[in-house]
Amino acid sequence: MNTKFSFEKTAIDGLIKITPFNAEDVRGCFTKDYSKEVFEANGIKHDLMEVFYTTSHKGVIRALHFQREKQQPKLVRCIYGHVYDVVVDMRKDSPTYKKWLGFDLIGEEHNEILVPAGCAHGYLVLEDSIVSYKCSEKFYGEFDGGIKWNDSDIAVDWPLDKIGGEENLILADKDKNLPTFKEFVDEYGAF
Ligand SMILES: Cc1cn([C@H]2C[C@H](O)[C@@H](COP(=O)(O)OP(=O)(O)O[C@H]3O[C@@H](C)C(=O)[C@@H](O)[C@H]3O)O2)c(=O)[nH]c1=O
Repeated sequence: MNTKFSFEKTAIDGLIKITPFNAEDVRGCFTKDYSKEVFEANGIKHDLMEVFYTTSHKGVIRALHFQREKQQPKLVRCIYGHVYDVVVDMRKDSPTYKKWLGFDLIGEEHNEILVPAGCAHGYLVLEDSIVSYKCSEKFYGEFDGGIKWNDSDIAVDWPLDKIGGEENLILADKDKNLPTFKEFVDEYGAF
C-alpha cells in the first residue's frame, strides 16, 4: 500500500504533525520522511542544514532543549522504538506562549513532527529508541540551551508510569542542571 505525505496543523503555530510517504510490500517498508518539493507544495519551507540521530535507552529523558539564538526548526521522527515527544512554545508573542503539546512518535508508525523555531523540545523514551533530526539551521554549541524537563510553570505531564516511575528515569548531568523556565526568561528573555 502506498500512502502520500499528509500534514496536520496543531494548536501551536508552525508545529506540524506529518505522516511521511510509506510503501509497504512483502519485503517490508519504504519510507520517505522529507521531500523539499512536497513540503513546499504544502506551504512548508524547510531547507536541510544538518541531520543527526540519537540512540537512547528506555527511561531516558532528553529535554527541554533549544538554541538560545539561531533556533533550529527540526523535523523529528522516532525511526525505531517509541518516544513521548514534547514541544513547548517559548515565543512571547505567540497566542500559545508557554503551552506544551505531547505526541507519541512510534517507529512502526513512521510519524514525525516539525518543531518550529522558538520552541523547546524534548522526549521521554518509552522503548529503546533511535530518533532522527533534520534541521534547517546548524548547531551552535555556544547557544545550546534549555529548561528543566519538570519545570513547574510549564508542567509537562510526562507519562512516567510507562517507564515504571520516576525512579527509573535516566538523565544526563547537563539536563539535571538546566535552569527553570523563569530563571531562563529572567536571564535571557523569551523568544
Ligand atoms: C545537538 C548536537 C550536539 N552535538 C554534540 C554536543 C555534545 O558533545 C554531544 C551530545 O549533545 P547533547 O547532549 O546536546 O545531545 P541531546 O541532549 O540529545 O540534544 C538534543 O536533544 C533534543 C531533545 C533536541 O531537540 C536536539 O536539538 C538536541 O538539543 O553532541 C553536536 O556536535 N551537534 C549537535 O547538533
